[in-house]
Amino acid sequence: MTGRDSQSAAAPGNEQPPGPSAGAAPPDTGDLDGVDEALALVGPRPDDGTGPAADPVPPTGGGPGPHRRRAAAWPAARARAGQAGHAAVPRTRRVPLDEALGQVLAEPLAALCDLPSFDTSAMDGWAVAGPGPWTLRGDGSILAGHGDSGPLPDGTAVRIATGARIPPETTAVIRSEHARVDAAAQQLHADREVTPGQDIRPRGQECRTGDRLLPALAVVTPPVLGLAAAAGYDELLTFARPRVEILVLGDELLASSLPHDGLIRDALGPMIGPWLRALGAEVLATRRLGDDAEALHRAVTTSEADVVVTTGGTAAGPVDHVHPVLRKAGAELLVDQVAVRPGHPMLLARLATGKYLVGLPGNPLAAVSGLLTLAEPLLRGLAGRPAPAPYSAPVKDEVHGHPHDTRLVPVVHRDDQLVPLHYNGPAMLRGTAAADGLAVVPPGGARAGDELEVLDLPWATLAPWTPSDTGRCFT
Ligand SMILES: Nc1nc2c(c(=O)[nH]1)N[C@H]1C(S)=C(S)[C@@H](COP(=O)(O)OP(=O)(O)OC[C@H]3O[C@@H](n4cnc5c(N)ncnc54)[C@H](O)[C@@H]3O)O[C@H]1N2
Ligand code: MOO
Repeated sequence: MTGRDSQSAAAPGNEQPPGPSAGAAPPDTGDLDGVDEALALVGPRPDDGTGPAADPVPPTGGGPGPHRRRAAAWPAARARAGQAGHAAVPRTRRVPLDEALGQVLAEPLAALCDLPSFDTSAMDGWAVAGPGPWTLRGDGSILAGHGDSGPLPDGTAVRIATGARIPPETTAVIRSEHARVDAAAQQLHADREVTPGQDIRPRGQECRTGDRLLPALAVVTPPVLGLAAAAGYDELLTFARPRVEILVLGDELLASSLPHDGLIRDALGPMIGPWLRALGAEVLATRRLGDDAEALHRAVTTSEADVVVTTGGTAAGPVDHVHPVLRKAGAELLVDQVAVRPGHPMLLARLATGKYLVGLPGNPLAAVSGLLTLAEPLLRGLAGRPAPAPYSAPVKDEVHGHPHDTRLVPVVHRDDQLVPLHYNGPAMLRGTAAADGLAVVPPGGARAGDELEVLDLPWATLAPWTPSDTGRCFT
């Protein structure tokens, strides 16, 4: 990013909520190498005129009156979206293990075999029968994967590998490092006392056939895949991923190259699909429809998806077609505006077909807000996934709030604290791109040290760098 770019990003917009963590950039300090500025950590900053006295954001929906009354409180909106998802009858599918990651089990995982399925050597060493010393059985080693090697007569020993079947009549396994071979006498001597059963994993130690290993609704994680395979599964019965179609609205959007002549790049087409996939959805398509009410009506009423997600067109501008199209399509509005900043024009509707539509506002961070407020709980419900327990963490710096509405503010976790990020204005993604979560700031704001609920971003644990990693170039 060039100095000029960062200055233009820093210009305080009149759509910002007031206060130190509002979307405007920090003042030009001149001595930054650009990285902290680009990552935009919010700290206390001098009064730049956007402080609490100025609240240029109208309360909700562009003004007081009917809009304000219509807006659902943020927690209520999330709850309603989750309920809508859970109300739908989930589709189940039997899928091969390598397609099941991240899905939810639609039935308990019951062991299809004993684990271990035979008495197994836990160590490389010697299988012995009875008290020593033992005469060496002269037929080589028993290796993992070998079949039945016949019983071990009392007073004999045979070499055995970790994971190999224990021969019948074996009383113990002695680790190689705990025994000596008398080659001349062809005998094995133990260096220490031998306890019956030592280093033998008995059949069924972990589970018996039919034991319930995991309940229905467990999320399929990599260890679940491993456990399922060990317990004999080739496929798992899971709730199908909800199918989503994304309709990107706006004649002003370019799919490539640089902005020109009032046209801008589509920031949501490339972002929403991958984000929804990270939330467990199957994305059927992302289509750009421009500002064409007819095309939108056709797309909404003929979509094969369980959930249609639109971007833009949720407000009341001359080409904002989402509400009129939903009316014409006979849809029922379940949530129409939410008392949250950014993103308050977001909506959730049930279509005449029983499928759902999530209308995300066009401003990019407002769309993220709609994604986390409505799409995430809806998809979670449709996929049969339980809600994660909410968690909170102390915020490092003061964060000004909206007088009436919840704010969602991009943050990074650092030293067990949440550090709010700049560039959090409705039209900006720069703060969110550096974030690992969004903090939920209640109406009225938060003081340094206050605990705030955090919505983790799905890739939070994958981030290869943190904003303290100032050694990297951020271009
Ligand atoms: N009179 C009022 N006007 C607006 C209000 C209001 O309360 N009263 N609310 C503002 C807020 S807040 C938002 S958010 C937007 C929501 O509007 P729409 O959902 O109808 O979105 P658009 O008008 O289509 O676009 C808004 C903004 O976002 C840009 N945009 C749209 N799509 C994309 C995209 N795919 N990639 C990048 N940028 C996109 C678009 O060009 C506009 O700048 O309404 C406000 N107006
Ligand atoms: O405040 Mo809007 O919902 O721009 O983002």
